[in-house]
Amino acid sequence: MVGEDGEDLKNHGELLPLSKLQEIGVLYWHLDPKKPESEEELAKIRKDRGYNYMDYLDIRPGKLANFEEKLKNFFTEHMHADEEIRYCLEGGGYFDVRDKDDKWVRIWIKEGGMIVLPAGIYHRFTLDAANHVKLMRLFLGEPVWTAHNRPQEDHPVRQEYVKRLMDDNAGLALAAH
Ligand SMILES: CSCCC(=O)C(=O)O
Ligand SMILES: [Fe+2]
Repeated sequence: MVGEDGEDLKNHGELLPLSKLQEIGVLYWHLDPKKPESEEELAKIRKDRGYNYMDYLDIRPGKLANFEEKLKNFFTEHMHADEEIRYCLEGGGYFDVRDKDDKWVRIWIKEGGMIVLPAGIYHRFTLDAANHVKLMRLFLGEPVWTAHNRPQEDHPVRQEYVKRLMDDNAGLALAAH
């Protein structure tokens, strides 16, 4: 994971602790698609969090229809009204999320990486040098993949997310005194 702005942050930058992700409500696990223990862990996460829906997305040139256009959309800063849950089975890619100071934080997802982005967080996605990724998509209930491009400051889900960030911040400030 690295910070800084712009597209030139591929493969370099400062490493950040996982607590940086916790702060903004991002969850991360490292599983191993080749190990049976990981199947169990995945089943537990799905059960605990109610992720009853599942499908696969193979993003690679020639395999995914309208590859270029889809990648362009994935890399346009947006949010969703629901969590975005992805488990990487092959290849890799970068999820960029906005931190509390509205700076990009880059999360490199490779085989075994599983991530939950909270509803309302601004983010974008691009492939890494492997130029392909196979992802499992999970969802609670009937899936809705609608991307709401930034700005979305009037969206109730965005407002709820921002409020939670501010409340958490206030809580931390109190704890520091
Ligand atoms: C292809 S998974 C990551 C892209 C994304 O943010 C999305 O699908 O909404
Ligand atoms: Fe998204």
